[in-house]
Amino acid sequence: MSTSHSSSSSSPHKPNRSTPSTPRSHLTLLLTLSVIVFLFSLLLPIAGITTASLSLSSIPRLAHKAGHLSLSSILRPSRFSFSHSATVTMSSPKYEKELQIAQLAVQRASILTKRVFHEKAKGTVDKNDKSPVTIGDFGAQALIISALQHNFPNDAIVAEEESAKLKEDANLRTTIWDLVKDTKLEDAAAEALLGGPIKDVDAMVELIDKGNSPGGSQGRIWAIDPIDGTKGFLRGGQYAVCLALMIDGDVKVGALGCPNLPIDDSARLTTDIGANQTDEGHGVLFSAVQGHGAKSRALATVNLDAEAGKPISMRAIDDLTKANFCESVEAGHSSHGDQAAISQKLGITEPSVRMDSQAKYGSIARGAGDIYLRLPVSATYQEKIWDHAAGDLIVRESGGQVTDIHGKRLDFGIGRTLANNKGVVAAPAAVHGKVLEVVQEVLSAKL
Ligand SMILES: Nc1ncnc2c1ncn2[C@@H]1O[C@H](COP(=O)(O)OS(=O)(=O)O)[C@@H](OP(=O)(O)O)[C@H]1O
Ligand SMILES: [Mg+2]
Repeated sequence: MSTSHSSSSSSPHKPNRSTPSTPRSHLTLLLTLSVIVFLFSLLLPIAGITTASLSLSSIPRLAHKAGHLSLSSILRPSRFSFSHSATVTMSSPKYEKELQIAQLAVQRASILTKRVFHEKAKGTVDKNDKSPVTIGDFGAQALIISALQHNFPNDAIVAEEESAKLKEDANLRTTIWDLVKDTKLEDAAAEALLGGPIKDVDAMVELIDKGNSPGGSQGRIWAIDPIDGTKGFLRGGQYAVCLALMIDGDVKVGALGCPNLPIDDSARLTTDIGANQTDEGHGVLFSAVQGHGAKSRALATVNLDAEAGKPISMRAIDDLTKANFCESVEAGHSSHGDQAAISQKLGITEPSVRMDSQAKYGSIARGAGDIYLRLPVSATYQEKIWDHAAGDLIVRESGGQVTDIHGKRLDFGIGRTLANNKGVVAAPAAVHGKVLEVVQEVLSAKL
């Protein structure tokens, strides 16, 4: 567990000045991989895979299936460490339509969640009343699935909610329908792109159940978390509307709506970010396409201005003691104790920033924070793909690396959960190896 990890990753969007020139052993590995790529390109037509869908991230899966390479050895960043986006060919598809629809769908669903907060959650007398979350979850999921079904009717969908509860509760159904039926983007053309309003309440319930795909490693699958960070949502803190497209188990497009994050990319995270942040100047939409970088823009209620997205990148850190790290608010979701021990061993002096949801991924991707640690508290809990897919791509496309505590890339191709992974370690590629080394030291000392 205590292997030393030197990292040499870089992003095409932001040259990594803090990393020394690539060691010879890495060059040898890269050459070996080029040969593997070539060999696979010969096999692809046989396997029915198009060249456009080939990326380095698919190599481990293909190689694993072919039984030629050990998945863990090829994924271990200590030996094979580079940014995902840096390795994707220039011709990797841009998924323009998918990106546009994903962003508009997330924007529309975010409008609904904000309405729910202001109309149903704010000032809730009983803090244990979870009904605003339920209303927002179902409503946002229905709106996103409606947009996906209109544009990509053959795609599968993995979404967090299923409609059983709605079917037996007429009042809840009506409350949600009242919100859903008149939540629209203000721009008629954008609204038309999403297919306009849902026909009626029955169609809404039916749409919610379209998110029941078992997931897997084949074909086009969208992952939706309509409100990630439910506790953050209720307190007016951080939550995210999350959508990602996976093709053959590999995340290609990600969009994250974070209604309560500051719009300003240069604002460093502060420890009050998890508390009420619902005032003006908040609301960000992060997006990424594999091989084409990550962007942020203000979360709007209209259409997308093609030029408006600003490329984002992680902060270059040459001194880990000056880094800051973020973690879940909920101690039940990640081990605050282990994370504090790791932070201390790394010499980090700033206090941890606690915030809910995938807003953590977005925040480190744009350099507002640096490191996201999610160390397991339970031996049996399996992370859900919708809690990580969009954020994983956005961080990797910003010059970061995302692995589990064993140094394995998150595997989105085995179903609705990340059953092959434990925990999350996300950091700028240049320091990820060092962070992982300390994570493993701290965890192995507990055994
Ligand atoms: N035991 C356990 N371990 C790890 N993760 C868990 C666990 N239980 C739940 N969850 C999932 O955590 C999602 C929220 O993510 P965060 O922890 O980042 O935010 S939060 O601070 O808890 O709000 C949360 O997503 P939402 O339910 O959408 O809020 C859950 O899917
Ligand atoms: Mg979630």
